[in-house]
Amino acid sequence: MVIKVENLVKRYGELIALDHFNMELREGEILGLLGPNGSGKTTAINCILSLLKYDKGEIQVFDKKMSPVAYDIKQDIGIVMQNVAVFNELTVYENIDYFCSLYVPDKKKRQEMVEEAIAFAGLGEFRKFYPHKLSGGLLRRLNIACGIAHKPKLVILDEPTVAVDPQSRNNILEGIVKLNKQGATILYTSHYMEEVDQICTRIAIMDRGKVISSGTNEELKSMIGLGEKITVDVPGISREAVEGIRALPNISKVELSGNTLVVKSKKGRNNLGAVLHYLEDHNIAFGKLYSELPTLNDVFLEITGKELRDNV
Ligand SMILES: Nc1ncnc2c1ncn2[C@@H]1O[C@H](COP(=O)(O)OP(=O)(O)OP(=O)(O)O)[C@@H](O)[C@H]1O
Repeated sequence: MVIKVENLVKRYGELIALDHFNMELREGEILGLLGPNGSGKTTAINCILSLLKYDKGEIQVFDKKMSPVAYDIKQDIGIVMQNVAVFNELTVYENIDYFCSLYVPDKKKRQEMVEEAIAFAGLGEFRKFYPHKLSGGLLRRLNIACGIAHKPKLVILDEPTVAVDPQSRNNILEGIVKLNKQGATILYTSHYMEEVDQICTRIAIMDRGKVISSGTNEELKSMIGLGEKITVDVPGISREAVEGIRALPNISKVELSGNTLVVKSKKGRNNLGAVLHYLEDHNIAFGKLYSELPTLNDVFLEITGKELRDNV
């Protein structure tokens, strides 16, 4: 076990930011902590790192009790916080070298590590740039390079892709997977379900200060009853026809909004075929028709009754 958190409670005055938060991160995983803004992700990370005092709970990292002075544990952790924290007076190379020097005193060894981090973050052509000359996405990449240059066993990234351009976002996501393949265990927080879906080996969904469900992508999606969501453009469809589709076997919900009909089906085969046949058999003209499998948003919606997207 790399991180084990049990019954963590953190209050800010009257506000309960973490309400018996439990989490386990196993060696070799990329664990995605997915939750809307304000659900407590950053607070959880700050508590895990002993940067924040908490009211109750147990936190172990690498099977040892975490504390503000547990430098042996901290040595093996790389942190990439939400806010970019680099020195404006230092170049890209100097910044990475500085952060790496906190862990690796040997200059020659460090030189290699800094070069690797620069290559990893795709910052080669910017090595002599000062931070204020970098775009937002490149700054984030520098922030990550500073956090991982010393090759920590555990890398914690708090929403590293917020407000970055698509190219940097891809670079960051691919980089995280690469780090993991090289042996690092990753804790990754995000409110972007697509990212978590894409890169995480396991996902813990958070809401209001606690983990409400966790598992692999497939486990979470198979926990809910939704089989697929079929969307079809049906200009001028009659009320009878909508009712007819609603009465088809295996259909759980039908909603007509303007010309668009959304049909939610339970798990089962050929739901799309059944809807299609109904439209054809009843001579109902239709346009675009497509089917989607459940997303993590559907999981969140089923458990909490609200959209993950609404909170973003
Ligand atoms: N220093 C603080 N003082 C008072 N309340 C705080 C403080 N920091 C966070 N909070 C509150 O605690 C709750 C959890 O915040 P936190 O930042 O941990 O959530 P989050 O999931 O990381 O969201 P975000 O992605 O917006 O940072 C929120 O309601 C937030 O307003």
